[in-house]
Amino acid sequence: MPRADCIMRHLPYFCRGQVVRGFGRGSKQLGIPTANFPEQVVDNLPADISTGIYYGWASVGSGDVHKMVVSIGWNPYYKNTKKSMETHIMHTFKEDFYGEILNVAIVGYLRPEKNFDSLESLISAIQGDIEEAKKRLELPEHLKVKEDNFFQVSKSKIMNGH
Ligand SMILES: Cc1cc2nc3c(=O)[nH]c(=O)nc-3n(C[C@H](O)[C@H](O)[C@H](O)COP(=O)(O)O)c2cc1C
Ligand SMILES: Nc1ncnc2c1ncn2[C@@H]1O[C@H](COP(=O)(O)OP(=O)(O)O)[C@@H](O)[C@H]1O
Ligand SMILES: [Mg+2]
Repeated sequence: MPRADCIMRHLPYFCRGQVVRGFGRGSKQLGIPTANFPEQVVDNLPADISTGIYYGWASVGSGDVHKMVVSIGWNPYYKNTKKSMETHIMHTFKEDFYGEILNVAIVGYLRPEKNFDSLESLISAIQGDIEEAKKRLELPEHLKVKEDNFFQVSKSKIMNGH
C-alpha cells in the first residue's frame, strides 16, 4: 500500500504538457480515451509520488475546465516498461486534441494500479473510478481548485499568443 503522506503531500499537483500518442490500444474503442503526456512531464513528477489512479480537473488549451481521472504508472494489465501518465476527461470532445496543451490539477487519490484477469474487469474498474471521481469532485475543497489561477493563466497565455 502506498503511504498516505507520499500521496497527499504533493496534492493539489499542477502540471501541463503537450498531448502525445500512446500505444493506441484502443482505449477510445472502449469508450475511455486517455490523453497521454510526454516522457518529460512524467519524469518531472515528484520522485516519491505514488503510482495509481487519481482525480482532478483538466482543460485543453484555453478551453473549459472539466472533471478528470488520471492513471500514473506502468499499467500492470499491459505490463508497460515505461511509466506513463494518462488523463481521461469527463467531457465529449468534437475531435482529437493531439499536440495541444493539456492542463491538469490532481486533487485526490483513488486507488493503486492493479492487474486484472480480463479486459472487461479493467473497463468496469475504470468506470467505477470515473463515477467515484465525479462524486468526490463536488466537495467544496475540490471545487475551489477548478477556479485556480493555474487555469486562468493557461487562458490568458494562449490568448496573448505567448
Ligand atoms: C481511471 C483509469 C484507471 C486505470 N486503471 C488501470 C489499472 O488499474 N491497471 C492497468 O493496467 N491500467 C489501468 N489504466 C490504464 C489503461 O490500461 C490505459 O488507459 C490503456 O492501456 C490505454 O493506453 P493507451 O493510451 O496507451 O492506448 C487506467 C486508466 C484510467 C484512465
Ligand atoms: N474525453 C477525452 N479524454 C481524453 N482524450 C480524449 C477525449 N476525447 C478525445 N480524446 C482524444 O483521444 C486521444 C486518446 O485516445 P487513446 O485511445 O487513449 O489513444 P493513445 O493511445 O494515442 O493515447 C487523446 O490524445 C485525445 O486527442
Ligand atoms: Mg491514451
